[in-house]
Amino acid sequence: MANDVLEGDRDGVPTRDPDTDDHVRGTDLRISYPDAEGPVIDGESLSVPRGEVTALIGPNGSGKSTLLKGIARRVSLESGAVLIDGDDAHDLEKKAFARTLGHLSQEHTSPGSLTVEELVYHGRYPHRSFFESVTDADHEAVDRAVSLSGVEHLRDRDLSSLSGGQKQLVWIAMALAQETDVLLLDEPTTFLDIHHQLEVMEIVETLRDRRSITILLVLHDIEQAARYADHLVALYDGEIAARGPPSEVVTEDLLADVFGIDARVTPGQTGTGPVIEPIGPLHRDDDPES
Ligand SMILES: Nc1ncnc2c1ncn2[C@@H]1O[C@H](COP(=O)(O)OP(=O)(O)OP(=O)(O)O)[C@@H](O)[C@H]1O
Repeated sequence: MANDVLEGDRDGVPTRDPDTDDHVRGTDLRISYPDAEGPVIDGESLSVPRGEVTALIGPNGSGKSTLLKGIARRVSLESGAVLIDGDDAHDLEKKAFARTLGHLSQEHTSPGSLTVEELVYHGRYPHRSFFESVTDADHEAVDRAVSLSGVEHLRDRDLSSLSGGQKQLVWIAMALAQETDVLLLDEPTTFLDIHHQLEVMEIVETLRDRRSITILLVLHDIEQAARYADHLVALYDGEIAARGPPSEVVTEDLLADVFGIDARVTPGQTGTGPVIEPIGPLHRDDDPES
């Protein structure tokens, strides 16, 4: 099924589907936290097509960040495997993995007081050994990342002097400087005003048009996700509730079942996402009728 982003690899055997060009594949992923009751992700499998944008959507607490962290090796897998180009990601040496996959999480911690340029150069660490000095390739990668993220004018500014929106663009520049084949972005537009949201999504759109990097990102804005992503994956309570092209995933049934809202969904014009218009009272978790 060419449109399916996810496939039911229920036996957990990491295999490659020759009919699709999956870049990243998670098979039978089970992820738990020591102090959480039961697994947060319980045996889910997903495939992320090469050079395309896949967006994870779902309510708060449904497991989106956890799934991203599992793929990015930020949390350990209780079972299952993450394959990148068919190879087990957990077999890759740390720097080799960091040259392959970048992960911009929601929690950014910068190493001390830095200028914007210094932070973006940190993205180059997987490409250098400890004693190696900065190369022309590093300078060029940083220039490209800074230019694509539109933060050239901020290069010499101290990171701590920037607004939240400016900082987010700088973090994205750092992730781009890493020059990975796969980029995971966790809620890159959250807390940003509409202008900065669109700036971030324009970067995603530019990368999507180039088809040179595989992107898996978490977005809360469903209309935005449907507009900018090639594929959507909807998570609900740690399970995949729907997957596929945006026009098939964003339905009135999905909004009711997964997000607890009654809404009218109107298909958008070409190049725009659907329009979601709430039309009734919210379903409450404790409402037996919902
Ligand atoms: N470090 C942790 N320790 C224990 N439980 C955790 C931890 N991180 C997340 N959880 C729990 O795992 C579940 C999924 O959380 P996660 O952050 O993955 O969801 P999410 O869909 O990304 O949520 P949001 O949209 O609110 O960011 C939640 O019930 C959360 O409380």
